[in-house]
Amino acid sequence: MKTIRTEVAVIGAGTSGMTGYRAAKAGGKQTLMIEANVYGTTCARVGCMPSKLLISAADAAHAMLAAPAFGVHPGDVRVDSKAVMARVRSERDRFVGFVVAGVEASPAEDRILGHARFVGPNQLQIDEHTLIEAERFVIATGSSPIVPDEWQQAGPRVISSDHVFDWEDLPESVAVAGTGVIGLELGQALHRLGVRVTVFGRGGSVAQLSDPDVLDVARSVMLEELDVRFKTRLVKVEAHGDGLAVTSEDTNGDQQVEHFSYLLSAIGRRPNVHKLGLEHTGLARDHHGIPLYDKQTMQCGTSAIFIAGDANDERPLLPEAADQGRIAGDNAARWPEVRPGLRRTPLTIAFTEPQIATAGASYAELCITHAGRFAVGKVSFENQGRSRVMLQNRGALRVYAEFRSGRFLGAEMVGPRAEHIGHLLAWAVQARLTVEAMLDMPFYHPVVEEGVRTALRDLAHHLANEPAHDHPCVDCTPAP
Ligand SMILES: Cc1cc2nc3c(=O)[nH]c(=O)nc-3n(C[C@H](O)[C@H](O)[C@H](O)COP(=O)(O)OP(=O)(O)OC[C@H]3O[C@@H](n4cnc5c(N)ncnc54)[C@H](O)[C@@H]3O)c2cc1C
Ligand SMILES: NC(=O)c1ccc[n+]([C@@H]2O[C@H](COP(=O)([O-])OP(=O)(O)OC[C@H]3O[C@@H](n4cnc5c(N)ncnc54)[C@H](O)[C@@H]3O)[C@@H](O)[C@H]2O)c1
Repeated sequence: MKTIRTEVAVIGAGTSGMTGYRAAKAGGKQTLMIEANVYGTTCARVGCMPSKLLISAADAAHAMLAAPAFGVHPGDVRVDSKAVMARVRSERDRFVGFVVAGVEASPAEDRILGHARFVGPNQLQIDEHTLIEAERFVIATGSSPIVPDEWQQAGPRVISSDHVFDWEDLPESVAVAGTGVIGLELGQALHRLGVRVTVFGRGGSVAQLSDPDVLDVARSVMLEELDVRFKTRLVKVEAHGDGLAVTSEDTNGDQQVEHFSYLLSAIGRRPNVHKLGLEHTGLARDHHGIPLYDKQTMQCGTSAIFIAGDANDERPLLPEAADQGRIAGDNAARWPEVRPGLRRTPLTIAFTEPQIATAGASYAELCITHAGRFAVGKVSFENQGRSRVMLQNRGALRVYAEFRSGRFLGAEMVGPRAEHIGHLLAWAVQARLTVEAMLDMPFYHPVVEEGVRTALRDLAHHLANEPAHDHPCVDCTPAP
């Protein structure tokens, strides 16, 4: 076995690993990046980009179907599913190509292929071929989709999002397990492209929402279009002919057996920390096996090990992976003199239609940090002018601010243009604006943002009039 010595070893060449590698190099350290699989990142290969390509095709089909409501009749809509998947794959490959080119632009001697695991606090073994002795480490190993063993036993028709974007054609039907972001984004897109889709949610959750009022609206909006079975769990999945027999059970204990071409498991992703030999590092870990770390510096305890991106499961999103990787790599280079990096205001967007966004503190978080100390304003998009004009008048926005200071704290929304409104509101949180200052900002006409103004005016009214303990937060823990 070959032994290599380096100053910094970065485990994983995904988004967080690449930014970590670059930051450590920029800090003047000799740095190695180790990748177990292929270059190209989860985001470009099987995540953000191909999912949005599929969603864009679905939106095009949906726009045709929605056109007659405006008096526009496009004629028969035909989805050429092979052409849809060919575009998804070719554009995906183009994005992956750029990423791979970026990795390969780094010196070849800085890159090692193979699975890394700690065999000592300062030592990694790569497969069976190399030992790396390093002073500092960045764990940037990402996450993997969860597919329960009992489902997997039904064979290859049980899949995760990793498989969808390699399809050459669309299947007849798909059962989706999970009403999280992946389940709803992919479930809705496949449905709009003509696939028979049923989404099973064991509870009542919808994507990343925690506000009970917004959740209620989101559930009804999703149910208008999609076959979503909330509070229905899968009790049996068996191979059946070319597809699967899926048995589900609702809260009354009523069972139903249905047949689908595939079952897409979208019940969450697990950080890749289990085959890393972390027991040899001496790091304290939580009950999921993730090392305890500082959210400002990414440092694990006082060690020279840093953890970034999906691997720490804090905010498993692309912009976070990039930020955290940069902070981790920068501090690995500085160690032992680490310093806090830029952590931005939380922002999440689900690319469903209507879109779903959260900005700043979530309702559930405020129920803990600000119980009885925050006011809520709201707007429904049902009668919002521009939304009605576009026939996108579905959804609701709830906005939160602190009593006394009037500081804007966060928002949750399902509705039109949520990807843009989410940014606007996250920027307001990060700029520490008060609701009053936000209402002093320009609002054009007719725009969806006028709905935001309505919600902010409602919030200002509550801030001025609502007694401080009037918001009991009785329903802060929506069903999973
Ligand atoms: C379907 C889907 C859609 C998504 N859509 C969005 C979106 O629209 N917007 C958004 O912000 N986020 C989205 N995400 C999330 C986003 O893709 C991830 O948060 C992000 O890619 C995580 O980057 P990372 O660097 O932490 O992990 P990765 O990019 O997964 O990189 C980790 C790397 O580490 C390697 N590795 C693992 N273990 C080892 C080891 N022991 N040794 C060596 N190498 C190892 C892996 O092979 C991998 O290459 C989506 C995810 C999915 C699955
Ligand atoms: N637009 C985006 O930003 C985007 C898109 C896709 C994925 N992502 C990222 O990927 C992560 C993973 O997405 P996801 O949708 O897989 O996870 P998720 O955590 O968003 O949702 C998982 C869903 O599965 C349910 N669930 C959990 N265990 C279950 C079980 N045993 N049986 C049935 N249901 C179960 C949960 O209640 C939840 O509804 C997200 O948290 C997000 O960070 C982001």
